[in-house]
Amino acid sequence: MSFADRLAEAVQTSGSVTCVGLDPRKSQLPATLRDSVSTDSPDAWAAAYTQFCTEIIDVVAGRVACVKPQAAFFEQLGPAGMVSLGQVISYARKVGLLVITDGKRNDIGSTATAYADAYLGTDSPWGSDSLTVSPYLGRDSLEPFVEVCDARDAGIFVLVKTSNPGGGLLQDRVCDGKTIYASVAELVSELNSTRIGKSGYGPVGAVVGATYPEQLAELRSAMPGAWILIPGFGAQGGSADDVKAGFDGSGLGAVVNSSRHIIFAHSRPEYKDKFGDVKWLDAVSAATDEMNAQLRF
Ligand SMILES: O=C(O)c1cc(=O)[nH]c(=O)n1[C@@H]1O[C@H](COP(=O)(O)O)[C@@H](O)[C@H]1O
Repeated sequence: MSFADRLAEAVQTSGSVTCVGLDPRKSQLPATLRDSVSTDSPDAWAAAYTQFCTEIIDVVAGRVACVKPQAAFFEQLGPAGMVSLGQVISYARKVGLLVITDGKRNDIGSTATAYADAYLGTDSPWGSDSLTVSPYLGRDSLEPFVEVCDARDAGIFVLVKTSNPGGGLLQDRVCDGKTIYASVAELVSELNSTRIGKSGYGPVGAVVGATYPEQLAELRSAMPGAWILIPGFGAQGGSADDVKAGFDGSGLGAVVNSSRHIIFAHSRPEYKDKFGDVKWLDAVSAATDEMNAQLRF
């Protein structure tokens, strides 16, 4: 089954459009886990990251649409972190969760092929279901990813309008009468046009930040066949109202990512007293329920 159709199925069976971002940070791990790291070595932290992420996965499996491990936090630990990333991806897939690996990769076409082979599909050593990619190198840099998506029923999410305040410097620039992000959206639509599956969506998705609700509405109509990954919910200020426009009439077409507000929920003021560090997984569970409830339109 195509990635787009599997994502639609995951949303329907879990009854959730939540994507849990797995962004482990040493200083924010619950004290119970941080204290168990006996030596300050990459291997020891990598083991803690694996435990942290797999325990979160156990809590959210079946209750959310997908998870998104952010490669950067694993890369910080060097090779040991990359082993941990691999373990987290395969554990999530083993328990039936779709995985979006957040690597924001890309390069010239021949190297893009290597990235696509590396990260996507069941035969790759990483075995991710989908990957975030940058459009900056142009159409010929995206095509190798799309070919691998075709061959392996994988997906990609192209950065279209990012959630950060400075993204507009290039993305909002007007060129040939339209913004750069609108031009990227056109490319996404074009690459999807011959690949739309049963769910009404294709393998080429888009990243659009919750922090730009007006542009989200514009981009939803500009890319009717593209799944939209919406980061920026929660910790970056995006709300349920802000992401509403990302969905189609049947509640499909978008998944909303939250990382810090879910995985480090034990340190949010509203959960701190109730759960604290000891019951950090109960805090993850409560924050997941809260987000799911907010996004039930
Ligand atoms: O591609 C992404 O996921 C992404 C794109 C974007 O425009 N903004 C953005 O925040 N992200 C990622 O989404 C996650 C947001 O984390 P929180 O702000 O903690 O929810 C991080 O892993 C970011 O790297």
